[in-house]
Amino acid sequence: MTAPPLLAVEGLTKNFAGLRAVDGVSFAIADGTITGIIGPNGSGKSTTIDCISGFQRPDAGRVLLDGADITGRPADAIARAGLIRTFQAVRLYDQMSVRENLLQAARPFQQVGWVADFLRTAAMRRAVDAAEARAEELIAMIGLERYRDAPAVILSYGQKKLVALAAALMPRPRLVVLDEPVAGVNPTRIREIEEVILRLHAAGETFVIVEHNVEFIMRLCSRILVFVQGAKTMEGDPAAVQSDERVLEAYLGIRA
Ligand SMILES: Nc1ncnc2c1ncn2[C@@H]1O[C@H](COP(=O)(O)OP(=O)(O)OP(=O)(O)O)[C@@H](O)[C@H]1O
Repeated sequence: MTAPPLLAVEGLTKNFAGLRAVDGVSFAIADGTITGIIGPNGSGKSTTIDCISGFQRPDAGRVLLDGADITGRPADAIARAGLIRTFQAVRLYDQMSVRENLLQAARPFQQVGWVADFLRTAAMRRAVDAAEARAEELIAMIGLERYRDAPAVILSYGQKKLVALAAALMPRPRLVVLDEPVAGVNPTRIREIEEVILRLHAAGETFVIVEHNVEFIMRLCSRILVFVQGAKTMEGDPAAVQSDERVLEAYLGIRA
């Protein structure tokens, strides 16, 4: 028997007051891959990842994580099941240090309960020690050792994006969904974010990346899904996507 894909999306559909934002979208994500989702504004990319990560309830279709049905479950339950997503707008605590932001991100996943927390039991200390070690490891991976104890407010936008990425990885998720990780980031920093994602990928992480920066997606992803008007118009490797007439016409507005 072959193992199920890490993520399977089947016939996902979402309507908003008569508008079909996502129209029967299906795809599978294999463990250890980096998959890109591109498409013009309003093509349903965000709504799709909202439905997958529990921030919207789909009207139809199924989402399976490692074979388990997570369709319509709340976002925190899906995160605990191993699927974590980041947001276009960076969500950090400005006055907390980089390290504290990472530790804060791990807290909802430290399943030792409030009694253990209150009594400072051995289980709690182990969970805290593990989070501290993970935070140090991730700070090194994103190359922000110098800013470890600096408040997040002083970081550049690109550095904040890196911290948000590290925060998503604190609980060691099975799958990380990145929503526009390089939007508004300067080109040098884009390369840095790219290298960090590749480093994390080499360490075994699986990524789905929604992004308007097509070059970034082409460089990073082995597989790309192209959305047009709520539907997945095509799926393929970067070479296939780049040369597909439908993509050039519908997405880039170019007639081949
Ligand atoms: N909460 C909502 N209420 C009503 N309509 C919505 C809502 N969210 C999204 N839509 C509509 O659903 C469609 C798909 O939007 P979505 O944000 O998923 O597209 P997108 O591909 O992520 O776009 P962008 O690249 O601009 O972020 C759009 O027509 C949008 O206006």
